[in-house]
Amino acid sequence: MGDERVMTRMLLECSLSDKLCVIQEKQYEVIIVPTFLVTIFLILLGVILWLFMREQRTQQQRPGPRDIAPVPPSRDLSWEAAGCGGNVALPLKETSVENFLGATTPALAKLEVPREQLSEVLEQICNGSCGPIFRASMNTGDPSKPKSVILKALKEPAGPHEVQDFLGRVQFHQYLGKHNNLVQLEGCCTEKLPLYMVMEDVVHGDLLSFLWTCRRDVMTMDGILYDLTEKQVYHIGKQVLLALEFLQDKHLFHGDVAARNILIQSDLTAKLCGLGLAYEVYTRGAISSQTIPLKWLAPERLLLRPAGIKADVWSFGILLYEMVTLGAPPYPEVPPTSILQHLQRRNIMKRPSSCTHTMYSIMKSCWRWHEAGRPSPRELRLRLEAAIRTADDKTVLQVPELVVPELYAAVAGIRVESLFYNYSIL
Ligand SMILES: Nc1ncnc2c1ncn2[C@@H]1O[C@H](COP(=O)(O)OP(=O)(O)OP(=O)(O)O)[C@@H](O)[C@H]1O
Repeated sequence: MGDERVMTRMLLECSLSDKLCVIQEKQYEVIIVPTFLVTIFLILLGVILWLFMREQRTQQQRPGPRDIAPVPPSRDLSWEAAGCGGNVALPLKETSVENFLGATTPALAKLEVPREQLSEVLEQICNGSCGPIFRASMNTGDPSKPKSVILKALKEPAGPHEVQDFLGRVQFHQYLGKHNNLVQLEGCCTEKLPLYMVMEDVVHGDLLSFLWTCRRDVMTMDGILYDLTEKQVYHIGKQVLLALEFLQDKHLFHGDVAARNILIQSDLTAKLCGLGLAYEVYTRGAISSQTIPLKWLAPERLLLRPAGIKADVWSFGILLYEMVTLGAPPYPEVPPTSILQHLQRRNIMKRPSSCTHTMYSIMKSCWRWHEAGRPSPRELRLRLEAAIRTADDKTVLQVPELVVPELYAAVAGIRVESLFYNYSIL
């Protein structure tokens, strides 16, 4: 009806042979609408091109992939986590913990340890970042051979975000797989609360406590020899580097290499633990939290710049210092908050009297300001392997002063509660 009326008006006002008049009458449909559509299209195209070029430019400005740990391409996690209790993106409909556990545990079924296999008595050894850490006994099927395990629990009450993050951590261990120098996941209890990560028990605890104990006049205790030689320092260091190489192969880095994060067995097998930041690198491609003691951090970390495995290499140099001084706090004369200014003036630690020139030159290579100048974990390991051949295997490292943990914590810039020392038992 409407079209007919327009047509009639056209015929009245224009003769049929007057094409210009007809076009003028239909200018709304013929000229204005298409022009309007074309303009919108061009604007949209312009915006898309601008966004694309802006993205290209920011990518070019980012440091090269050698410096940043890229997000691994294949991962089983379907979420992002921000540490226990942090903000987590929840792309899930199920938000009640029970529903959530029901939906996710099939992925972890292979790892599930029946709770009946665990002893009822749990001995709490410390508080970890997600909750209490216990020692327990696990039934292996042979009653005469119960196995000691470590249970890392998720603290309660826990909301869906914390649960999700915790399960992410379990899957991260699963993704890492086995390595002799990384603390090993044995299984998990995740079908209901409380949630546990079941870890192998590295009975002798952390390296820092071990080093402090070596200062005492104890020869052996619980089958472990509390004597350390230069050769053994290299031996432990080499194992830590093997663990770092393993992480690097997976495009990860540890983020908190320090004696307090290395577990030690009686045969001096070293196992890197404290993988919370490596998990952050895995989920986000970078470390976002900065709660790590400053004195172990490379300049790029202190400057909040993107960091990678070479930042671990810096911390490895501090670890060598820790070992050769039997657990002295780094930069004892520098307040923890002044460490960046100290390094910016191109200061590094002096050679400790117990440290050979060979070992000090390895340390110095770790403390080069620019990441590119530092060796890779593999290059470092080769240097350590060469040094082991001529290292002193007789002289026992000795430091007469005993450590007062509270004093140590203040000088090292660490919260004393975060030191999980087995040291006071002596
Ligand atoms: N498998 C283990 N065997 C023996 N002791 C352990 C084990 N795992 C952890 N511990 C003890 O618990 C302390 C804290 O461990 P860890 O740093 O792994 O926990 P965390 O605080 O939860 O760290 P992260 O969040 O970085 O994983 C260690 O220093 C050690 O004393």
